Amino acid sequence: EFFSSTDELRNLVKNDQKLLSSLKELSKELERTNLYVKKILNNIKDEHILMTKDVDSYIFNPLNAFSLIKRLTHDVDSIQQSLEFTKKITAKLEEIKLPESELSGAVEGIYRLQNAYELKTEDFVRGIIQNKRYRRELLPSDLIVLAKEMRKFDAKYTNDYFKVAKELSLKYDQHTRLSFLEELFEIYNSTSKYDEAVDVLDEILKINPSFPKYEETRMNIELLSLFNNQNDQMEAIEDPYLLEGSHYTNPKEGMIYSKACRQELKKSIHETSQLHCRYISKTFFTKIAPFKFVEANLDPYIGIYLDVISEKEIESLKTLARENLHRAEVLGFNKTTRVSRVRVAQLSWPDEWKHTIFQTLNNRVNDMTGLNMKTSERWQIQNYGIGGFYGAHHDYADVGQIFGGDTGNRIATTLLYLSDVEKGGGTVFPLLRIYVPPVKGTAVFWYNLSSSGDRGTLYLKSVEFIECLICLLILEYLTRHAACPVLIGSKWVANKWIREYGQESARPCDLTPKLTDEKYFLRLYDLKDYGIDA
Ligand SMILES: O=C(O)CCC(=O)C(=O)O
Ligand SMILES: [Fe+2]
Repeated sequence: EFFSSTDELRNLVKNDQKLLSSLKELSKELERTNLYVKKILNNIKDEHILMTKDVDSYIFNPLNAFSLIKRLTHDVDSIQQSLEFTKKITAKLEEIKLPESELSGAVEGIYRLQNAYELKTEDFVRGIIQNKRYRRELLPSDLIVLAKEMRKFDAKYTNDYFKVAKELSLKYDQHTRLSFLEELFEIYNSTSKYDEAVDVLDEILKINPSFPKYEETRMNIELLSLFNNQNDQMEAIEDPYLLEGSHYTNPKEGMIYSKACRQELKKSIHETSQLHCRYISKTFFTKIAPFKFVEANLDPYIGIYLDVISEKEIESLKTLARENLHRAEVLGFNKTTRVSRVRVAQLSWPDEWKHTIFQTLNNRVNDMTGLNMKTSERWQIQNYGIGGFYGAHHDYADVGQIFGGDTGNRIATTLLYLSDVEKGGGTVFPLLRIYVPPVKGTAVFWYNLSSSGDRGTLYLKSVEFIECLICLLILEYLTRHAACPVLIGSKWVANKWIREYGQESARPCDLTPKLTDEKYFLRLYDLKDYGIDA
């Protein structure tokens, strides 16, 4: 799979090179074959006319009989053979051809980006992204493919793409424009968009007044459009992969998430005034070289460590990850995992004994947090794809979910950024109004479980709690977070999940129970509070 990792996409450059050279070869070969076929055709044509003038006297002459037989043996054979070459070239094309799901994945990525960052189609197709021009505009023929694929995801964008394609086609020569308009006409006609179809038909007529059955088609269409209301409904999605996952993030959360990704959700001055920057050292060694630390939230506790990993270490991690990048999955119930539309990335969990860097980084996280790394999970290294993202989720195992390892739930997360991202790709905690920019070398750290709890929190989804041996650690629902779609660039991150067991002295239980009530959770998704009119 390529669309789900920008790093994997780089491998397609050589396929594109192969496509180019195959096409050059094919075009030359077709010219040669064409000349050859024409030559044979002319010979055969002359002989054939001669033969049909008087069949008997032609056939009874042994030279003519020979010529007839030769045409139907040798000539047919050599035409077939000359086509064999072109077959060989087309077989090469088969090798580089990607499955349809790649196109679908790429277009869904574009859909996600337009949605999350409110990118206008007119600007986007002209290569303008957030006021900067990145490339020349797409060709109308590309736009048609994009628009057709977009029907799986969004009706409005689909219409936008067709409209823009029609505008842009004005700049092309008549022949190109005509074939484009004919295709557009077919699409509108077959999807019952009759008003649009008639408009296109009128344009076609301006270029080619003898467009077949114009008047008749037009009348039919006008009749049909009387009986059909224009519907902007999306094409029905049947692909189970596309259906699955849309409910992973609930729609309200999705709206808050997008707003957070656009950096439009800010904490109040009152809240930010409680947050501090400082030097931090949790182990003896780091007393002389403490970490720079920025608080992002007090309860649940979230903070950002600056400059925690070097360029060289980052390169080692990427190299190790590349050995086994594969599509990321999400956790289902009962230890099951599955590919999901809400997580478009590829990742790798290298064995930690394979390289000393992992122990070095484990020690570093221990220096940063004071937490015991013995029960932690392996480093997970991740690269995002086209519009790559990870929808709102929590890192802890929910009731009914289990992580392997028998070391308890994920008490904390350390998320390291291994790259800068030109646009997009931040990490957001929508309910806490936090946007963390992806800055190479920094790390976000947070506790997924609170240090004290009470069964009072059972209000949340009625059973969202887990018991641990020492105390009741409550799932911190507010740590729901998401990776925003990557707009421009390649985003690499590394996750270190720290488990509950072994942290008893590093993070003792708090004696004041943390209480929340039902109303509190209901209020979390009140869209008005986030400045969204429902
Ligand atoms: O990449 C990010 O910004 C967040 C990743 C994340 O939340 C995860 O992998 O669990
Ligand atoms: Fe996460």
